[in-house]
Amino acid sequence: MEKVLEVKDLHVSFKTYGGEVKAVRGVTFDLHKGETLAIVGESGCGKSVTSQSIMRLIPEPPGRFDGGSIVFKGKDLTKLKDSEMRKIRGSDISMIFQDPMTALNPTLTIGDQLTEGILQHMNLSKEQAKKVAVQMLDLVGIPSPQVRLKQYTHQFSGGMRQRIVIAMALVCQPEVLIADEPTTALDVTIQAQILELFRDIQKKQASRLS
Ligand SMILES: Nc1ncnc2c1ncn2[C@@H]1O[C@H](COP(=O)(O)OP(=O)(O)OP(=O)(O)O)[C@@H](O)[C@H]1O
Repeated sequence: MEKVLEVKDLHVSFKTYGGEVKAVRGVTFDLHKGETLAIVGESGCGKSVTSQSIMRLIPEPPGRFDGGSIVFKGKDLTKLKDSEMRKIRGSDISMIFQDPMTALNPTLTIGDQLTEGILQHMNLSKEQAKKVAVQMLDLVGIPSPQVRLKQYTHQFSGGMRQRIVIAMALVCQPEVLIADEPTTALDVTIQAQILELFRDIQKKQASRLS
């Protein structure tokens, strides 16, 4: 299988009042097309910092990239200009965070939030973007997507909000989806449903790619 992402000897540190924190020390892994890679480890071992480094979301300062490479389809992301990285974020590599509430805007309808991403990265009309948004809500198992598109975040349950965040992350069909503890904020039954949804979507995407 084709290698999509190659992280080699990644080092990231933070300057704090208590001194320098070496958050990531020499992380190396490869991700191939269609593959699921789970990074596990105790709290504070650097999982989030690793994922945020791939998206180049570490604020510098206090963060600092201390070395290594993050190669996505032949391009070293650590060397890209901010403007080039902005194009990759969301369209080629997407990320889902722990808490769906922080990822969603309470003042916009779900439809507006979904179509915003579509219009930014894909060359589509507003009408076409709306159609894609409906398809995405359907894919993540939101019933009556046409109606739900017009509603606001507070009208959805926690599990449904995370489904919407997943839809937003997948809307531009990214090559890599990074999920940083996407079920932590949810109760156990909903956690299982969301993990099942990931498996389901991956199967569908795999058949699309093959
Ligand atoms: N902005 C920051 N400033 C200072 N130190 C930080 C910052 N962000 C992360 N760190 C430190 O980097 C280390 C790795 O943190 P990280 O959040 O990646 O851990 P984690 O493995 O994701 O933990 P958890 O499972 O609890 O989310 C920790 O020691 C943390 O305190």
